[in-house]
Amino acid sequence: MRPLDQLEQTIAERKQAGDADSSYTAKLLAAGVAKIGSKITEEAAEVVEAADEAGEAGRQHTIAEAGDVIYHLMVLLAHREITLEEVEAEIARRFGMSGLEEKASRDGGN
Ligand SMILES: N=c1c2ncn([C@@H]3O[C@H](COP(=O)(O)OP(=O)(O)OP(=O)(O)O)[C@@H](O)[C@H]3O)c2ncn1[C@@H]1O[C@H](COP(=O)(O)O)[C@@H](O)[C@H]1O
Repeated sequence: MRPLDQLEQTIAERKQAGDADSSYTAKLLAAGVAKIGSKITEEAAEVVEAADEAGEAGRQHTIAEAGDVIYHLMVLLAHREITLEEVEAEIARRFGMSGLEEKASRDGGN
């Protein structure tokens, strides 16, 4: 199983039967969108900061912070009952379309 699929499964288990006293994931899920969202914002700022750090240490720090962002985003998706498969389908749908083209199709390119 891919690590992301395994993580999705663990988060789903915590959602079903997690105890907020012993599971960080269960605690976040119980806290809701605002709390999960603020963690995503915080971790996103940290990954950007890390990406500006020089050398291999900065690279490793960026990897660690990226893991935090992805984990918290996956908790948010689980909270909204959105599967990784659905997000992957959306990503696949965009293959072959440039980001600029996609933007133009949405808002006239503004
Ligand atoms: N991948 C992760 C993961 N990544 C980051 N984190 C947690 O995210 C938190 C982010 O760091 P912070 O310093 O901001 O956390 P904090 O200050 O304690 O958080 P707040 O009080 O600010 O909410 C830390 O507590 C990390 O341990 C994660 N917690 C859990 N997982 C996965 O989820 C599984 C289940 O975890 P539990 O739900 O805790 O059993 C684990 O085995 C992992 O596989």
